[in-house]
Amino acid sequence: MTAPKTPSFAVQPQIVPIALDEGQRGYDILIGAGLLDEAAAWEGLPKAAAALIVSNETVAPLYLARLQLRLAAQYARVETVLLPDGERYKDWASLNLIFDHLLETASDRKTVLFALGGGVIGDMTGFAASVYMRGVPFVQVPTTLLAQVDSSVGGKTAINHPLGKNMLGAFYQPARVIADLDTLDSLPQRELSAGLAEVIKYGPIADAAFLAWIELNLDALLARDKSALAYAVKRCCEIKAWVVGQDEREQGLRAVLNFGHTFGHAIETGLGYGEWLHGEAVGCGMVMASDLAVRLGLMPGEFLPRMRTLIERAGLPVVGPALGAQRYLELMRVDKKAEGGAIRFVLPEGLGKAGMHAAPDDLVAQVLASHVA
Ligand SMILES: NC(=O)c1ccc[n+]([C@@H]2O[C@H](COP(=O)([O-])OP(=O)(O)OC[C@H]3O[C@@H](n4cnc5c(N)ncnc54)[C@H](O)[C@@H]3O)[C@@H](O)[C@H]2O)c1
Ligand SMILES: O=C(O)C(=O)C[C@@H](O)[C@H](O)[C@H](O)COP(=O)(O)O
Ligand SMILES: [Zn+2]
Repeated sequence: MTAPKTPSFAVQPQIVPIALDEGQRGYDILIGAGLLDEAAAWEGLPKAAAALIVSNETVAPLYLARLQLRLAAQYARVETVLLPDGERYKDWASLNLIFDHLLETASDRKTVLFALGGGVIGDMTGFAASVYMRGVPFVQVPTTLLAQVDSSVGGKTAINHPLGKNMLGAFYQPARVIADLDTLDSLPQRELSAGLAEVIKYGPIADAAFLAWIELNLDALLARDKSALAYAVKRCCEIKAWVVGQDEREQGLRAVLNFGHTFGHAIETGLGYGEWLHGEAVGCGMVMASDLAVRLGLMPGEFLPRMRTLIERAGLPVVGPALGAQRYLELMRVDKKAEGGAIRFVLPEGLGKAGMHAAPDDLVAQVLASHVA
């Protein structure tokens, strides 16, 4: 009997394809336990003489050696650059550390970058890949729940500016996403909760049944039940792939993925990045946006307590920091969805569907008064 030609996996991963330009481009999102140790998951990556792993000082001691081992089988040279850990380092200085390393090692334009870490590492590695020699391939190896369900997929890459979140970046897709669910074992509980905010997000904007599933399975997710996590990561990636496949560069539909982010990004920028985690700010932002949707008559009254209860149960804050209503409004006018100084919010329009809406400043101020310390 001849050996099968297709790679065989000891633990079957889920593969979620993402198709762009009506299938002209695309890549696979591999989701499964033990993928860092599964040679088949790493076959068929872009060919090159060298790979550069970008990670940080927290993730490297946990997972770097195993990734180096996998890549050594395919690349003659495997380099590593470690960035400082944290949202406040998602900036030019960190990005330059990547460029410095690439240039100091004379890395050519085929060099493949690997982002090993959470969304901060993923966003920066992707941005670096998009501009180094005008573009080199990169692979996402997300190790936080947030990165596995959201940031590693879809090609938004960026760094922050002191005046605005993710203000400098590019749309640039990875060649593959490899999400090893086992890496979530070492994630601090606060970070797990932050990831759950983005999981919850997908329910109201795209899938009412998924929202009900999250409500039923939240305790299992919080307890890191592997099959619950596997289902959540897969369903979120399917929804994100469906959205991004139709609107890669956010001309319309893709904005639904920004539910809760207009308020959330204002919180992050207003506090100077890092005091609140991105997922925490988005969770609280979804409470505020849910209230706004109710006040605008887009959602029934019971939607707000339903969302607040779920977000609180997930271990997320539901009361925003006291920045002052005027400061919130000022920060939200810098949001990328704003047009001509008018803030636009992504709000649910019935469960499982969302759209963009303007709102009078005094109504937004009333929402803030109800949900700010
Ligand atoms: N590009 C997108 O579409 C997109 C989507 C959502 C969020 N984001 C961005 O992602 C960022 C947030 O990502 P995040 O929540 O992953 O934060 P993060 O990248 O800061 O990671 C959270 C923390 O967990 C640590 N960590 C990572 N993996 C670990 C592991 N397996 N075990 C133990 N510790 C681990 C990190 O070192 C860090 O301290 C924000 O900058 C946000 O803007 C981007
Ligand atoms: O992929 C998207 O599109 C998203 O909006 C996902 C968000 O969760 C993510 O935080 C994203 O980085 C926000 O994008 P931005 O364009 O508002 O900076
Ligand atoms: Zn987000």
